[in-house]
Amino acid sequence: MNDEHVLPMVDISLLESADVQDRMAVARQLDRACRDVGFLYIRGDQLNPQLFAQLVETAKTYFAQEDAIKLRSYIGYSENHSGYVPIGEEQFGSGTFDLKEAYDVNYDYLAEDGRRPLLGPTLWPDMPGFKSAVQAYYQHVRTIGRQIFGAFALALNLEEHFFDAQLRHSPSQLRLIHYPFNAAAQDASGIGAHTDYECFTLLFPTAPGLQVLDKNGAWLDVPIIENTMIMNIGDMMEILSNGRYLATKHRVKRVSEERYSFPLFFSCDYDYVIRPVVEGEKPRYQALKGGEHLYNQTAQTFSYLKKKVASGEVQLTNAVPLDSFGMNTAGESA
Ligand SMILES: O=C(O)CCC(=O)C(=O)O
Ligand SMILES: [Fe+2]
Repeated sequence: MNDEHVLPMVDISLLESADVQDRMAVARQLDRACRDVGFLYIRGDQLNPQLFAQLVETAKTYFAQEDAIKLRSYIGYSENHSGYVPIGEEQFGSGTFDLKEAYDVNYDYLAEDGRRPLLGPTLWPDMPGFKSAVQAYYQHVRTIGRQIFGAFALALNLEEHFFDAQLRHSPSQLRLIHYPFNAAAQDASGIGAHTDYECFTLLFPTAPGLQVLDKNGAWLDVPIIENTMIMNIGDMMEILSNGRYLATKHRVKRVSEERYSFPLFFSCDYDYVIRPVVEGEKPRYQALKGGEHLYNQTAQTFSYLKKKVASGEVQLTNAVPLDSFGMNTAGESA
C-alpha cells in the first residue's frame, strides 16, 4: 500500500513486459491491493490520454443535446440493453432514483448466432463522431482489461491465460455517465451504494464525488489523480477468488460540480459459469452463470425491464437480491 494516497496505487506498465517475472511483480501488487481494500488506482504507460480526452468531449457534446433527441436512442428500444438512460430510469430499493443520466454501450455483437439479452448489436445515437470515439476508447480499455485478467490469473496461481477462453465476446459494458450539478437539490444521491456485478471495473471520472466503504464502515472520499484510473472488484471476482477479494461498496453523493464518469465493467462470456477457481480450497460460493447474473441484477433496477418482468414478457431465473455480495458492514447509511 502506498501511503501517499487514500487507495493503493498499482503501476501496470510491466504487464506488457516479455519477462514473466515483471508481470508477476504487478500481479503481486494487484493481489495485495485487492485483498486489502478492493479499490485501487491504476496507472501505466499503456493508458492513452488522448482517447480519454476524446471520450470526455464526446460525452459533453452528447449530453448537451435536448432530451427529445437523446430519447430517440432510449435504452428500452435496444436489443442488448444499450442506449440512452434518462434521469429516473434506474431505481434502487424504495423508489429512490439517482441524479444522473447515462449512455450505455455494450459489446457490439453483430453475428446472428449466440445473441443473448445483453449480447447483440449496440444501439448507437445519430451523432457524428460518437461511435468512433466510444469504440476507440472501448477497445483500448478492453485490451488493458485483458492484461489485468492475466494478472489476476497469476495472482490466483492459475495459468496466466486461464481467462482468455472465457473472454471471446464478453458483454462488458461501458457507461458514459453525466451527473448534472444542481445547487438547489437537497441531498440527491448521484448513485446509491452498491457493488458492481462483474469481475472488475475500470473507472475514469472527471471530478471527485466517488466514495468507497472501508472495512470500518466509513465512507472514504476518493480524490482524482491525473492520468490514472480507479479500479474495483465486482461480485464475480469475489466468487472466482473464493472471497479472497471482496466486491467493495461504493456510491456517488450529491455532486458539487458537473461530473462525467466512465466505468467499463469487465465480465466473462455470457454463458461462462462463475465459480471459485482457486485450487485446494472448499468453495464458499455457489456457482452462477455470469450473463444471467448481470441480466437479473440489471432487471431489478431499470424501469423498462422491471415493467417487462411485471408483465411476464421477461422471466428471470436464479435471481438473487441486489445486496448479495461485498461486506456487510454497519454504518452504511452514514
Ligand atoms: O461515477 C462513479 O464514480 C461511479 C459509477 C459507478 O459506481 C457505477 O456506475 O457502477
Ligand atoms: Fe459502481
